[in-house]
Amino acid sequence: MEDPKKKFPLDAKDYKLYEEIGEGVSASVYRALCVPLNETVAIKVLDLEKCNNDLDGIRREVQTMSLIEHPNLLRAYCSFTTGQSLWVVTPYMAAGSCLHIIKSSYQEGFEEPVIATLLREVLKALVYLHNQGHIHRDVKAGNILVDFNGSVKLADFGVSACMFDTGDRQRSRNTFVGTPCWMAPEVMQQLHGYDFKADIWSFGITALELAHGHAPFSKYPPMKVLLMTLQNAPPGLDYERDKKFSKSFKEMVAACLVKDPKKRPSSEKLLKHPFFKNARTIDYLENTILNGLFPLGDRFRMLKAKEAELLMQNKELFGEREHLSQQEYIRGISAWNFNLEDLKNQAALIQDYDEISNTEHLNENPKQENGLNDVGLPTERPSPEISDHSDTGSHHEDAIDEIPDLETSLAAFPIKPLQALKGCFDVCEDDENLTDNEQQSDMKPLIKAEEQEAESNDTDNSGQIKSLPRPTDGLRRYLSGSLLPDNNNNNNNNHFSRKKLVADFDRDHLQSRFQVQRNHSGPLQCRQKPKGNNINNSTSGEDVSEGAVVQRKGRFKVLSADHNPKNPVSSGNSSTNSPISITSAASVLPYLQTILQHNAMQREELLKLIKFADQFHGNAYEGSGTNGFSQMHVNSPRERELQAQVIELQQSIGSLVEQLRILKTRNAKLERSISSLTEKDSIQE
Ligand SMILES: Nc1ncnc2c1ncn2[C@@H]1O[C@H](COP(=O)(O)OP(=O)(O)OP(=O)(O)O)[C@@H](O)[C@H]1O
Repeated sequence: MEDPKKKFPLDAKDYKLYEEIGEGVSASVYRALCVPLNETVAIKVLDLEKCNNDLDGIRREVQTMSLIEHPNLLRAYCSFTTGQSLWVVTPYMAAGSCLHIIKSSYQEGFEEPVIATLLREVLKALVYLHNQGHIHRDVKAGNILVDFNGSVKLADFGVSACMFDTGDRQRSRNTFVGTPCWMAPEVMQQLHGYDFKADIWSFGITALELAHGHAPFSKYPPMKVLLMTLQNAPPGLDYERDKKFSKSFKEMVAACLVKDPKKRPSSEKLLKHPFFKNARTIDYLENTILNGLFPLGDRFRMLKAKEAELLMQNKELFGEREHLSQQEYIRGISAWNFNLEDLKNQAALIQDYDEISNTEHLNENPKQENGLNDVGLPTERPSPEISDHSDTGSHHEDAIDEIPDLETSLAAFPIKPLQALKGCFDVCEDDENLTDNEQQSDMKPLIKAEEQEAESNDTDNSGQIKSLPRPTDGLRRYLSGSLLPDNNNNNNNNHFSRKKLVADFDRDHLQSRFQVQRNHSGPLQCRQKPKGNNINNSTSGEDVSEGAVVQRKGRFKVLSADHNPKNPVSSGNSSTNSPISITSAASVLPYLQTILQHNAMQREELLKLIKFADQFHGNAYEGSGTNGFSQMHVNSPRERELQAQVIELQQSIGSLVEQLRILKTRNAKLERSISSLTEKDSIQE
């Protein structure tokens, strides 16, 4: 039992640092000895240089950590600065995080009683946090720490938020934080903000992570994770694949993973779920999963070495470019640091437009035609019922055919998350002389590489790529999560980050003026000052996209959704607001343009077809007289068939033209607001 009266010294000299035991996005963690107290502790060392502008966020994390008093929450004994680092002294949790335990010894996941025991402890922490008005916002196996005696603590308050905060802090609840695989749909959507229930979703995902050894969608790149979370049925335990798990476990997971947050239970209610009756005392953990584990430092070193080795192999085998793409997978998505190369890989994994136009759309259910369900969330396929898990949920959670197509996604996807991601796209103007073709050709080999990879991973072809050692399945999952130092500072990535992204050229053009330096900070809310920026207001430099950037989580910028794009002068300094709206509107344009172009092309194709059909029948076809088709005299069944087809085509032209009209109107509106905002902006300048 920790003694709260114990005074931990505030001088680095009083601590002896031993081996590194963990690495997060923003910090390295070491085992250490507090010499005067002769107590082993863990010290999280944050480089303040890297987080130079987010002392607030750091202060908040440390404050939260020192104020909490619960056996299942990792508290901070003390914190102090030394040199350019901040040291946060916490209890040493000898077994490390559940993620580390999984990676080193339980790649296929834990047994149910272990999961129940771990989750019950985490849930007790959540009940406490929620009662105190906090949302944790980053519940995942990597943040569940276990001690040698089996005691469990939830860690990492870097992105926690307080429900009772006001002003800026309160606004941050309408932001985009967390780690995408574990992130609740309402957090991704940023439509109506979110509350404690976001933690319940992450808790459900964590349950799956503990059960399978990896979180659902963990092998996909960020953009795809977002699309899949929003569009697919919620993941769950599968009737077939997860036979070994009890009905109550499946029900508990299903209760957490409901897209409508209102329908999720509170943490208090969830704790009463029959599943937790399977939980044992913490000694059980000691006697099962902790038995025979290597010391934490050794495990950490081994995993790091393994990851480095795998990266080296891939570098040799696939060359630098492919290596970077592999690295994205290996690094997993818990340590995202955005660079353009990653983005290209993500883009390559999303079906291209032509493919999409040829595919059947997902919305077969007429009630879901608009892609939104009754709570404004994108439609989901039938939720995995416990009795019928065979064809939904986790069984297909990783299947490539579950990937929603971009067109449907864009229709169903509120634009904000896309913009939030787009807001992170670190593209500068240095290479603006590159032609579109050059840029596209730059992207193609990557698309190819990814296609090959997808093939090799998802089929049984025994081609060359398949036979090479790759971080597929178990290995890839096994290695998800960052154990390696981030590579974003290397020249190679900087080179890539200077290239413009083809699809974003419009937005980039407008955004470039407000471009900020890339920030590698993570959950500790590191912000950076805009350098060489035209904007005088020190906080406005970050406000380059949909909302004010209030935080960066790895590769994500956190954007305040309270910023109303429809009302660019709604609050505060208007010089802050206008650039946001300009960029936000501009970021929609490329999509609209693509859709418009596509519609125009389709229309042309259809007209050609009609003409062809008409000539085939020897009928004179006069431009506007397409209706004549339905009145034509029809002789043979073949003619009737053709006529039916033509009528169908006419109807689709009609609806395409209508869509085109709507899009044009929207486009015109957007253009108007852009130009008025541009004017406003230039007046202000
Ligand atoms: N007190 C501790 N005892 C043992 N291991 C720890 C402790 N604190 C952290 N670790 C290890 O260090 C890793 C990184 O720590 P932490 O999550 O606090 O850093 P972070 O930068 O906030 O990471 P992220 O944002 O990726 O979760 C943890 O996943 C865990 O494995």
